[in-house]
Amino acid sequence: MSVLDEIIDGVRADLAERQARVTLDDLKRRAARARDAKDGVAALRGEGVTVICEVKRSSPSKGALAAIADPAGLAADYEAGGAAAISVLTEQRRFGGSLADLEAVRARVDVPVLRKDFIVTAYQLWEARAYGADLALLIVSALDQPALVSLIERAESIGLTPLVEVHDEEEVARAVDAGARVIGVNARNLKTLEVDRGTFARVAPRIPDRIVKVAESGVRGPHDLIAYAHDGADAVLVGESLVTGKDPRTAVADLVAAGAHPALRNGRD
Ligand SMILES: O=C(O)c1ccccc1NCC(=O)[C@H](O)[C@H](O)COP(=O)(O)O
Repeated sequence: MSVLDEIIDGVRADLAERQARVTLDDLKRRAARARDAKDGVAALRGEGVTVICEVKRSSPSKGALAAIADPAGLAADYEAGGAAAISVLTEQRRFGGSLADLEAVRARVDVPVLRKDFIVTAYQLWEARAYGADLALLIVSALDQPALVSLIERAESIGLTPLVEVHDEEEVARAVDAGARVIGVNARNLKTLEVDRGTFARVAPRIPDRIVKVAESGVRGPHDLIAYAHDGADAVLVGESLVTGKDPRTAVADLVAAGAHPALRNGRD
């Protein structure tokens, strides 16, 4: 069984437990009370390359990364550094996250918030909206095509911007056919967990210009952002290097400054 399959088995078990406690109607009522969702596309298509900063306690590839007792405080530091959006990993077993983290971050920051999880049902999209997310991750390799199409449509219909994650050219075609407006190319292979920063350069040329292109994983500092920018990234998603560094606010500010450099803005304005 692949790592992704193992993660999703755990996600389904936890989901069944939540569904037994909270009805879909309850979630919908809570979502109706949530602040209106912000436009994820507009936030990520800034001038230059925008930066999505992740709240990430642990991962299958690295184990424990950072305790993060105050996820909202970390998110506030990210925002102060210039983050365009905050990614909150809500998967519990392998990433140490929760919907409570999402809710706390939403309450503290103004920038859009992404629910980063392994979403396989519409119920999880309603959870994302109910706990204040503006964007939600959909991983192409975790979904068959009818499910991908249906979840993108459902996300859009309830105000969420889906960030549709791909790993190769075939998955780009599926994401485009399904109507994605934001596509993330993840450099982390979900079978081997190895990071290959060359994945974005290989895969991104297949993504039409109208679609926002996010380079996910493996950004250690401004040099990696600049390399992704030269390969056509509109945004980067950064986790590990921020949560393991000493000063996340300055680290984000350095990334944002690199992404705003006039040399990278040519052709984007
Ligand atoms: O991070 C992992 O080990 C991982 C394993 C299996 C599925 C997903 C995984 N990570 C989620 C992500 O995509 C990253 O958290 C995100 O792109 C940030 O990457 P990084 O900056 O390399 O932490």
